[in-house]
Amino acid sequence: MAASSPVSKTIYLGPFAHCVTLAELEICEKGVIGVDEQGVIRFVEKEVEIEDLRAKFEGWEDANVVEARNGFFFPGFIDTHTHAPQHPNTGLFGKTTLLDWLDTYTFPLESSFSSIDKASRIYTNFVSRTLSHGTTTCAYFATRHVEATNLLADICLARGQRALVGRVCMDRLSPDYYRDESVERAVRDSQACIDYVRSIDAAGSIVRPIITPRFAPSCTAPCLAGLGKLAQETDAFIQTHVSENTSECELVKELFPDSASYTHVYEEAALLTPKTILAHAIHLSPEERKLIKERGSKISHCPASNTALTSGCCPVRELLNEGLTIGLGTDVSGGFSPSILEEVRHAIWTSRFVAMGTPTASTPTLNNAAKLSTAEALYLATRGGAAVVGLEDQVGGFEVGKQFDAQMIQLGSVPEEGDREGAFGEEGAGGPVDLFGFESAEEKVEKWVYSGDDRNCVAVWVRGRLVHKTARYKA
Ligand SMILES: Nc1nc2[nH]cnc2c(=O)[nH]1
Ligand SMILES: [Zn+2]
Repeated sequence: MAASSPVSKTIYLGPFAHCVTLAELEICEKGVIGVDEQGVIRFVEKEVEIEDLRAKFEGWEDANVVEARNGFFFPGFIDTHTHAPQHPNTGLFGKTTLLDWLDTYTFPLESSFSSIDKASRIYTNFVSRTLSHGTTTCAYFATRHVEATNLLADICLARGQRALVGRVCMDRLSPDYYRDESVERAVRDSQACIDYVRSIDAAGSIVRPIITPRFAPSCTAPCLAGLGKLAQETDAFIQTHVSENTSECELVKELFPDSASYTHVYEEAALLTPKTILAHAIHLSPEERKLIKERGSKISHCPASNTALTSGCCPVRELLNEGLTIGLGTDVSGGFSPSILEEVRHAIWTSRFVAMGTPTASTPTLNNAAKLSTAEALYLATRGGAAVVGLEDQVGGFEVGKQFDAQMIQLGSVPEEGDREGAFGEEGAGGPVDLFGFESAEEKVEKWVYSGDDRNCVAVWVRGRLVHKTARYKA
């Protein structure tokens, strides 16, 4: 499905759900959302009959109508951190932890992206895969290779998926077959990718470049400083990892003995900016979190990866209470799924591990305050993520003036007792979600969150443009 498919005035009819504040999920059972040819939401009506609507909004008589049946519209998901080249290793991590996982699984695979054919095959597949899970915006780590990184940007633009695309920089502690031979090379190749991405989308309306020092252990101080300077010169976004694994934190102490903390290493390189995305942020001190907040830098919470690599449980409730801006990241292939819906579940599970694992004097058995609600985790997946990637004014919810980045969720229904054979309902229309007819609108959303997957995502739009659909999508 090319993004070139034209956008025409469309009315999206049917239930919709979106997060309005961190804890508040709004569900409208009879929604009508009007989207114009630029993909901008022009009206959002609730409890309105379409006939009344046509009278109310002239000029929409000939608009397309797309109806959500047996389901609802939901804002597109925002993946604030993932590694596109690592997708072939999705699910392959064994019992490794970060540093040995990098050497065993990651560097060998990433170094093979010198082959543009291999890059084309994997990137085409992964962009399709993330879109099929409802991911309308994605912050991608690519590899060191300029040509392959530029190709990833081409693919995202052609498919119409909003993306931040980053050429990975690393000038030490990585295999010599996969390392920048100098700081100048790291900066020059990053500049080349920034220039290329801006040449194919000058306004940055779909794809934007992002400066990507892998993480402090694999970048010398001059390399970090060079990239910090590049960020100032180009005003580009920045993404990296911070405080993911305790051995990594120890290593950073050894490599940067004069820095007050892991976070200060990035501060000293002028890499902590309002456009900086820091992935993981598990083992930060309160001082580090305060510094990140002061710089306006953002956090990508990657719970599935953190559990898979036994990196730790990020205390998200504390970070939220301290006012940090947080989105979710699949962090493939540390994370074992390209699905942000899966990440929503893992964010909720991790918050429960934190709740169960940190008894306090007043709550000897359960620190309930640590638990994220379904609505809060969905907020991180949409509005939180939008703020992390600098799109909080454009996407993340259904409001007039925002752009229509959305997914149509379809849920089946288990047939009445008469039809036992069709136990899963109309050819399994609901994928793995079983509705029995008693569920309220809220309960349908909850069942989608805890049982749903990409089979429930039947269509995806970016800026009003249909960028993904399944055979179940009946326009
Ligand atoms: N999870 C994860 N952490 C990292 N830290 C540095 N590189 C990586 C990576 O590729 N994945
Ligand atoms: Zn990562």
